[in-house]
Amino acid sequence: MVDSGDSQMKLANGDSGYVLEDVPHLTDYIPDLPTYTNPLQDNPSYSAVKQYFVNMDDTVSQKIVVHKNGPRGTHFRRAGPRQKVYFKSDEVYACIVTCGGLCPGLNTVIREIVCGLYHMYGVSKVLGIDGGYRGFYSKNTISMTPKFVNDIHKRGGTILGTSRGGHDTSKIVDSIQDRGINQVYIIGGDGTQKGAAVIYEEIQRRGLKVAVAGIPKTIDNDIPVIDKSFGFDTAVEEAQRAINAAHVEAESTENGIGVVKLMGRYSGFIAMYATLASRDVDCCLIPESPFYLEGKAEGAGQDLLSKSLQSMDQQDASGNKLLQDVGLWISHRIKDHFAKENKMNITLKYIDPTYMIRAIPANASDNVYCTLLAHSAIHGAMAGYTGFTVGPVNGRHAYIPFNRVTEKQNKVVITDRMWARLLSSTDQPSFMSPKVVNKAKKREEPATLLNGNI
Ligand SMILES: Nc1ncnc2c1ncn2[C@@H]1O[C@H](COP(=O)(O)OP(=O)(O)OP(=O)(O)O)[C@@H](O)[C@H]1O
Ligand SMILES: O=P(O)(O)OC[C@H]1O[C@](O)(CO)[C@@H](O)[C@@H]1O
Ligand SMILES: [Mg+2]
Repeated sequence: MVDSGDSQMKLANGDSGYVLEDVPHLTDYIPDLPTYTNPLQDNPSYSAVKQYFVNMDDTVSQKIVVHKNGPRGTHFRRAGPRQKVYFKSDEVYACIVTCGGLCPGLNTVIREIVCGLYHMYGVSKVLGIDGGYRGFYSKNTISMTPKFVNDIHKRGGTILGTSRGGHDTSKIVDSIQDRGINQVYIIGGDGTQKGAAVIYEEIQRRGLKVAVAGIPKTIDNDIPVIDKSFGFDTAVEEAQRAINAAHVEAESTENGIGVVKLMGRYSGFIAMYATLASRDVDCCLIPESPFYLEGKAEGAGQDLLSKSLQSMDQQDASGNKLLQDVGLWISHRIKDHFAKENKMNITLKYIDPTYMIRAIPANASDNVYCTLLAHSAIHGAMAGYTGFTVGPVNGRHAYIPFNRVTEKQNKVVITDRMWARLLSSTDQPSFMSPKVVNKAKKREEPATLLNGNI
């Protein structure tokens, strides 16, 4: 383990600039733990699979576009079942908690953790924690069986309930320790994964044989490193219905305008993909791209709002800033513009499907994705890994250190090709200042190749 100022950094270097950013293992702080043969070996469904077990040395490259003499770069440990496990089936006492905002697929992940533990590893003791982190110390637990979770993937939301705030590390770890829980599955966004990291640290400090696995959730697709977050595709699909409605309304009247507000606290992926998919949108505004309504650039939407409305420096229970309703504001500005300055009659319909796109069940592909996430987490915990989050990196599931998914947010890069495609499809102004355009042009091609989108 390398002391990099971050207690969870576990680095290994190889040839040609190869770096493995590894995740912790229970044996890092509890030596001589016994191992057992993976029960999957005798599982009728899985035993026929050739090379079912992941090679211990398999890693997944973060960098997929490379040059002949370039460094191999960062790698993560490949997710999947190992030949040896560190828990006996009847020893496992697992729990699942969901925190933060809703997202399509939460129930699927819960279902697949319960069913995966049961069917793949013969684990029957799984507890649901009610209502997010605070449920560990303030609510009764829910006993989870495959029968209990059988149909839940067909429902939106989370059957466990969720909340913001209420993360009290000592009380949570006391509850884990007192109940004898030894596998903790934590589903949630950036805040939740930060919470999971400190739970892991406290568990390690107490020397407990407890594996902590995070499953990243964010409808905004703002978690870095992983290819995409679950529920995102479902949300983009559902957003089409709102865009279609706005389009039909706008097309059916003289001087019709449709305004749709979509989710994305600081990242505009939903709006960008929904726009590209629909092709009916004339202008897409996202937090990453400062825009102006009249005259020259004045700043991003929220800045414009703060200038015109009374400042609302309010936060939610987790400390996230409460943002103002840009959709309603822009609708008023458009109406004012045409009424006062152009004296033109317009018909504007404002559609806000914000919560409709995240309160629905996952679509088919998100359901499959959620299953893989759940299975990757289970295999990792059973193999003794801990303090990790799971997710696909360039198409391969990997175990990723918590700090890598919490240190920054994934954002739309407005100087990448995907945003250019959007600009070309809508034919809207780029809103980019000449300074940004020139800087992007001066960027050397290799950097574009390595960091850019397809
Ligand atoms: N830095 C932190 N340390 C410990 N716990 C945290 C931290 N940040 C957030 N949490 C806890 O994580 C939980 C979820 O956080 P938050 O409400 O920010 O949602 P999130 O997981 O980021 O999901 P999303 O923003 O996608 O809805 C809350 O219970 C909060 O108390
Ligand atoms: O209204 P809530 O539940 O606090 O959610 C607000 C935000 O949380 C998210 O779901 C996740 O960040 C955002 O998409 C949304 O803007
Ligand atoms: Mg968050």
